[in-house]
Amino acid sequence: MPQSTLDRTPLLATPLRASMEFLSQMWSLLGLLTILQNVLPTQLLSLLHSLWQSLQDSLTPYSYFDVPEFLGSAAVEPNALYRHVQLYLHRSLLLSSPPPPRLTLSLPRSAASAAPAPPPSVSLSPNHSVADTFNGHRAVWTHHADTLQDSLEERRSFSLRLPKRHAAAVLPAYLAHLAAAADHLERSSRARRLHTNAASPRGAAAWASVPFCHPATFDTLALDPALKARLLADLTAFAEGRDFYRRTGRPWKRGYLLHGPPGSGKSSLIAAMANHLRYDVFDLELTRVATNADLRALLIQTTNRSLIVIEDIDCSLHLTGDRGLASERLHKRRKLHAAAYDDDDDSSDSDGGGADNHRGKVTLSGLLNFTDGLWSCCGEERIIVFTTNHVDGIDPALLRPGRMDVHVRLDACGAHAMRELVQRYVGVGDHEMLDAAEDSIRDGAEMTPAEVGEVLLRNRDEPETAVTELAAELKARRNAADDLQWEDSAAELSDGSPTKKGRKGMGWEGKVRMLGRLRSLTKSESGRR
Ligand SMILES: Nc1ncnc2c1ncn2[C@@H]1O[C@H](COP(=O)(O)OP(=O)(O)OP(=O)(O)O)[C@@H](O)[C@H]1O
Repeated sequence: MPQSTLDRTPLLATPLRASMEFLSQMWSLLGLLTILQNVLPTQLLSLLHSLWQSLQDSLTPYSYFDVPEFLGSAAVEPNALYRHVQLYLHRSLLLSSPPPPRLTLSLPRSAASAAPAPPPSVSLSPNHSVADTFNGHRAVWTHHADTLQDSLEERRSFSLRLPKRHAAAVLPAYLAHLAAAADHLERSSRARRLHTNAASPRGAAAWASVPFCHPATFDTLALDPALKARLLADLTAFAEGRDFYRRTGRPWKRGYLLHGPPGSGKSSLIAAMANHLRYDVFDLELTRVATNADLRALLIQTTNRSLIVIEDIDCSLHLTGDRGLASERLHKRRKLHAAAYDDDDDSSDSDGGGADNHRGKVTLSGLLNFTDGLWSCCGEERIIVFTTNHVDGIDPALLRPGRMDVHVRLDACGAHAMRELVQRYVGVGDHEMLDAAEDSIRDGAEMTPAEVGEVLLRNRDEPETAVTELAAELKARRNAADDLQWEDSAAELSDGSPTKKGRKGMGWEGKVRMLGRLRSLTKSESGRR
């Protein structure tokens, strides 16, 4: 037993003694450094420091890249790359398993009060590192936070460590990969807003906004599958088209014209487009904009990645059009409704007459200047959407090729869209009444998606009734359409005037009925002669 005691003493004493010796040597070195610091001139010290740094740099097998949060000597300009790294690390930190030992979780108060509150964001804690692998190379990110001397201010930065031998080859591709991932994350996580121009004719033109949370998506939208696929492909190509637009020297924007009867889904499609692209929506009420200057002020306040929507473009009263048909139309309308225009009304004063008198009002050229003139290049990634119920009422200047890139006609519900709505609203996929409803649509019955939705909504607890009622309504409309066509055809036959509607779309039952009625009409005509 004593042997073991004796044996144990040197075992314990040796490392202790070694540590003590090491500490005392370090202490002496520190003392020497302090003395040198006081004795040596500052210039010599900084020279020694940089020599030491260079020696370290030449010996280390790594290259280091600093990414400060702010740029410039005053450090006031935000560094976009810092934001990219933050977002990129956020994503990779969430995916990494096991996660780094220390992370910072945060949820701003404004976000916490939203319903539902978003999940807290995760970031790398200051002075901690996380490793990433790219194309087989190991990259290590460290988050630095240094408090400035004599100040509470904190300077934050990331540093990236890459193997020195591969750094030059890896860095550009790695930064591009990082920017793309950050961009994707930003798109999918950012809270979006719906803006509208405030009604202040005399005040400065400004937008007011609320959170945008419209539930319509391309999944909930009942559309012809070919149209849906075309729209999705076009929107995706647009959103991913930064390089294309740069290469071709075109402003990164696109114009959509949506036209169709009320309830055909124009507003729903706009919401679905905004949700698909994760864009903000700027709903521009033109009748509230006093002048072209105000219009320009509003439009330059719109942000990138946004949909700028002007609904019912044909009804925007002051969009008087200083070219083409629009001014003519307004002039005619004014003549027709002369009594309705008060002479003292300043809209009447400044608009009446012709192109030169539109100064001080919003004109078509004022709008076009932003959609495809010089101002079109301010900002990036914007889609301008015009809607109308009457495409014929739109100034041809707006329809010229290259102006509105995509024209979308939304119409009465097709058979496919009707079935989709029925499935979604009442969960019925197969039913003889649905076949009958489909026949009626093929034979010319017209109901907008809003009308179909209305029938289904009021019977949503009774699917059988919903489908029967829908089929009956469509049949009634088909018969009404047949009657209308019969009247047209009869009129054509009796006075020879061509009718608007042809026989296209008339059901076989209708055709039989119409033939019978035409025969009796011809008989009575010949009897009279
Ligand atoms: N394609 C569709 N798929 C699903 N629901 C639709 C569709 N189109 C319209 N709806 C429904 O009809 C309602 C009205 O449609 P929406 O407001 O989009 O029509 P609109 O063409 O913009 O009408 P308006 O010209 O009167 O503004 C929507 O709330 C939506 O529920």
